[in-house]
Amino acid sequence: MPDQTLQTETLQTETFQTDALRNEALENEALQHEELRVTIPRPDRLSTVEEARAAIDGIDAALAALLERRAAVAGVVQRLKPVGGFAGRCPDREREIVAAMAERAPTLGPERLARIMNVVIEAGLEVSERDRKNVQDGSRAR
Ligand SMILES: C=C(O[C@@H]1C=C(C(=O)O)C=C[C@H]1O)C(=O)O
Repeated sequence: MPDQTLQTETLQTETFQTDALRNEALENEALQHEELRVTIPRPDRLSTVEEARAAIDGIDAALAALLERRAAVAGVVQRLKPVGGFAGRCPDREREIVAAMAERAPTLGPERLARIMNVVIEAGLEVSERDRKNVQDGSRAR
């Protein structure tokens, strides 16, 4: 039955096309994102100061990488917003961030998280203002 053969071939081609598109999408995704894998020790499995300190060192290494990336991403927002830097500070957005984080970190709670995130956000704004000034000074010197 030639018709059925044709149909089958067509279907197969479509499947290959879909796979190719899916692979392309995955490759694009991989180019756009990086992955950070963190092994988080369970506190109840730690029984010595050395072990607990080693666990803290591992967590801090991940935190540092995340803070560094967060500052860079927040810097992108500063460049894209009509008013960036400290002048464009957005308390509503900051409250949303803290509320979302408080759901994941209930032991710390919203009040402590607000203090932590205030420092994190201000550090990011400082870095982006410094970078903006450096770019401006560079283009003025040319
Ligand atoms: C990044 C932004 O700019 C500022 C920095 C924020 C941050 O570091 O998360 C949040 C709100 C703004 O005060 C933003 O408006 O989203």
